Amino acid sequence: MTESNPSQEMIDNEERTIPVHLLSGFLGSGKTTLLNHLIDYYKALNVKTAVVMNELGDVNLDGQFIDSDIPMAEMLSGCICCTIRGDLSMELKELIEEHNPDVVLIESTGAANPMEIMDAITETALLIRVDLRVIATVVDGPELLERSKKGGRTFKLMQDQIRCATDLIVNKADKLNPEDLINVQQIVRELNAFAPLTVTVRCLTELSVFDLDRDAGRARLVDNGHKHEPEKHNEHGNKDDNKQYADDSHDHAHDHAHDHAHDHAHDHAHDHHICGANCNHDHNRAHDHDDHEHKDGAPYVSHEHVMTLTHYLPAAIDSHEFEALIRRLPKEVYRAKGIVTFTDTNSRFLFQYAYGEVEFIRITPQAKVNDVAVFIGEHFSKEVLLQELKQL
Ligand SMILES: Nc1nc2c(ncn2[C@@H]2O[C@H](COP(=O)(O)OP(=O)(O)OP(=O)(O)O)[C@@H](O)[C@H]2O)c(=O)[nH]1
Repeated sequence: MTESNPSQEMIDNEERTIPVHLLSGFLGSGKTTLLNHLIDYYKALNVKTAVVMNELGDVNLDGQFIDSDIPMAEMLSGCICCTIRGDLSMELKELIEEHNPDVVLIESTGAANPMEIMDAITETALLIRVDLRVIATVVDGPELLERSKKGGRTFKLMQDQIRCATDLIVNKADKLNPEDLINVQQIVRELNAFAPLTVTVRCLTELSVFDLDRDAGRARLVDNGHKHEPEKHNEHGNKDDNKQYADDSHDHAHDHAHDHAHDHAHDHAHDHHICGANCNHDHNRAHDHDDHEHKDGAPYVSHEHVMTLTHYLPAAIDSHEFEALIRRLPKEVYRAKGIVTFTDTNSRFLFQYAYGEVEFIRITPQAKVNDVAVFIGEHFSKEVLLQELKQL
């Protein structure tokens, strides 16, 4: 980041602790959009950034559009909060040792329970000096509102993600009328009264909360025991909010760490545990075995109901037929993305689908990329969808 003589740099590298920021939020909420803003932000500040991207599917489409200068670890075909959680520590360690970044950004899958990832990052701290700083949860405003009316497991997961945040971004404000926007903020505030909250369109916001010279261990310092009155908070998250955190957390951090160690079902490195706002209560619930299942040997899995279909398209397809297929996707498919080549145009397209809205972006890949479509949802028929895709 700053110029120094080589021997000083060696000492610094040996001793320094690498800040890690976790980007959480439900499928399609805008995590990659935020990640891209952050990469640009750090680039402008001359901060060397490394990225860990996690996808449930077999391909990392979002990663293909990240500057090739950015060191990146891709963790595919599973979720770092459960099935491939054990790999996160090693991936992080290798990434840091190989590239010596100033900061690491982890984008989790939208189905991930951030508390489990926090534990995994904490385990990494046993291997290498990392410090979880910001847990930014991107909230899909319209989707949260919809899910809050229905309840269910997906809503519970969204609640977990909001509760654990040190910073909240209520995104897709362009799709909410003023009344609904207030309702969404109320839901979020009831779940997490602590974290600074910013309302955004395409995650465009001031990013100083991610500055590296801010207080270390911020995520750890957030108090969980007391709720502040929502009206005391600036909805746009200014520095006063952050000061409030540090002051409050000081009094209660110990209590929380103690409670947590007792409540947690797994035997992780609790001395190092890092938690965000309100995690204390939620941990008890999150580990409630009546609600959730454990896989053999794997830690708690909060999203077994989430399923993916990855289909490589063998040839170019008709754009109208494809768009029609996307538009009639069952509501159980809430996220789809991929790269397609159309017979009726000369270009390739990245497509993004989230909750009924589809977007096509013309692309010119620099490297060889396959035509592929990934679908994520709950209990949809993979066979039916596959059949439709093959008929294109
Ligand atoms: N209308 C609208 N669309 C948005 C906004 N932010 C992001 N999107 C779109 O929503 C889709 C998903 O955005 P991503 O940033 O890829 O979301 P994500 O959370 O990384 O998605 P996953 O990796 O699948 O979990 C894309 O088509 C974005 O262009 C917003 O504020 N408003």
